[in-house]
Amino acid sequence: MITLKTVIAILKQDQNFRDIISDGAYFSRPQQNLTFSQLSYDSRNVTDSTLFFAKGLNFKREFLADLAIPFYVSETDYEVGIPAIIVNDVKHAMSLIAMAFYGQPQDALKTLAFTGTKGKTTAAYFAKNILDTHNGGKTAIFSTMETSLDGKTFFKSQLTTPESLDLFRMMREAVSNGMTHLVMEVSSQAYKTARVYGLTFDVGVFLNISPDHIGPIEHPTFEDYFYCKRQLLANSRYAVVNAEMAHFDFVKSELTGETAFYGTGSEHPISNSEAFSFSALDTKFEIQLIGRFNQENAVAASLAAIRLGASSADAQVGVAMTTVPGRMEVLTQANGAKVFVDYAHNADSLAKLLDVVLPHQTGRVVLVIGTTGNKGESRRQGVGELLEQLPEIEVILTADDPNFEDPAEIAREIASFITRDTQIIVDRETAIQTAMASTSGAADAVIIAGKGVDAYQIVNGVREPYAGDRKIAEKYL
Ligand SMILES: CC(=O)N[C@H]1[C@@H](OP(=O)(O)OP(=O)(O)OC[C@H]2O[C@@H](n3ccc(=O)[nH]c3=O)[C@H](O)[C@@H]2O)O[C@H](CO)[C@@H](O)[C@@H]1O[C@H](C)C(=O)N[C@@H](C)C(=O)N[C@H](CCC(=O)O)C(=O)O
Ligand SMILES: Nc1ncnc2c1ncn2[C@@H]1O[C@H](COP(=O)(O)OP(=O)(O)OP(=O)(O)O)[C@@H](O)[C@H]1O
Repeated sequence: MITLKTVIAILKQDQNFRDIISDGAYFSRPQQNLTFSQLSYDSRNVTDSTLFFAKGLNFKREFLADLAIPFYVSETDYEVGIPAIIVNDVKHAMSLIAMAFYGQPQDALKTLAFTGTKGKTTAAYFAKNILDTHNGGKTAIFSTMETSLDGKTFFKSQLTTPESLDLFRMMREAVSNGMTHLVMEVSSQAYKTARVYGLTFDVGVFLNISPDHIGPIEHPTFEDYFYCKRQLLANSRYAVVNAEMAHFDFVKSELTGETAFYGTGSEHPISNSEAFSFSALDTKFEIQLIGRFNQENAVAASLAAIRLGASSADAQVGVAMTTVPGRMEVLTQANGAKVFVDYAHNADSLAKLLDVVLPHQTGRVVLVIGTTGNKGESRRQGVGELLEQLPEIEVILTADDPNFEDPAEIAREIASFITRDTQIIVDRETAIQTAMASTSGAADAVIIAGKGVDAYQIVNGVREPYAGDRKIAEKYL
């Protein structure tokens, strides 16, 4: 519940309020006493006591017409006969009003947020397991892959970082379920679209940065992407930062609060790095996820969780137990060849994945990969240029969420950066089957990069069912 009076007070305090318009008349303060019992940004989900937010690129006036709602908040006066609260920034309004409506749920949780181009989901899973070890399973998680509000049952997420109304509603539900900690991923897009506006995290972790998510619906430039990501550090009480990341000196120069650094050259380096173990934080860790970058993710998660009350021993247990569906999973074919299923879908993560696989697999190595349509367009060049430098890899280009674009055209664009022959097999299952049929022994490998266990392909704006790379690989072992 929230009253109209409180809504207006919140907006005024944030210098976001412009005016109230009712029946063509302008007001600077509420004319009646009204209580809202629901907040919504979707006209298909309203009641007669909903405070509605008209927002978004695809919002249309017709969504409002004929709605039986008492008020809407908007940057535009749609002149539909419904009283309007006009603001300068509707997403700022949404976030602060949601926070108040749900009773500031963040104050009842220890909050930990990860950002970075790569590793957010993996680090979030490490952190959840460490914190669960510490608090007996009372850690909620909001990740790209799945969400849990009770620490043990999971449902698929729609976005990496939920829209603010959903975020604070889910936080409240997590608190009601007895959760004491929340681990979440915060995307650059979340800052760009003010999904976490006004929220201060107890710990914010910056894992790494490389060019990605640049395109018409994401960020216009790398500068914008990088700036949005850095907002997490500006909005956290305690920061954890990778000293090995690109632009580290600059990121460091901006920090004003308490910070822990990790990685080479910092107070928390990683040493004795082996495939399944490493040392850091005066602790010897066992780890199931191979690749040094996963050891970085584990150290970042440990430092953050320790700040929130966990012990080094909790970190040791949590790291050792962590696997992440679709990330660095290794299967073995009947002929002994290895099949690596990983979520790498840009040049940086693909380079890291190949760095881990190539030294061990000295035979035929076949890579199945595609890049997304209408999103992250720069990945095509990045992936193509990387593969041009690795002539020992056979490349099969396939579909990966082509959306409204033609997947064969995307594949041809990637191939245009590679001078040797590549195969294009648009149907992802056929591509995987073909790659797996071409191996003959234990030195060979198939690397399936991009979708992990995602059980959909985005085609023409719709999530079409897809079994997931791991399930398909299991079928052809
Ligand atoms: C650019 C962007 O962030 N867009 C997101 C944003 O869209 P939007 O606010 O512009 O809203 P919209 O989808 O255009 O629709 C307009 C509004 O009309 C409303 N509506 C619609 C129909 C109707 O009948 N009545 C009605 O009221 C909708 O509820 C909506 O509020 O808010 C929507 C939810 O309210 C999101 O679904 C949408 O994500 C799009 C689909 C998306 O792909 N986002 C990506 C880029 C994204 O955010 N990714 C990051 C992860 C990046 C990473 O991997 O690091 C993320 O955090 O997930
Ligand atoms: N620290 C890291 N540095 C570089 N690459 C990484 C790192 N951690 C994971 N990766 C690679 O990136 C892939 C995606 O990892 P993960 O899902 O944890 O990242 P994410 O930041 O959540 O990704 P996305 O934004 O694409 O959802 C992994 O499968 C792996 O190949």
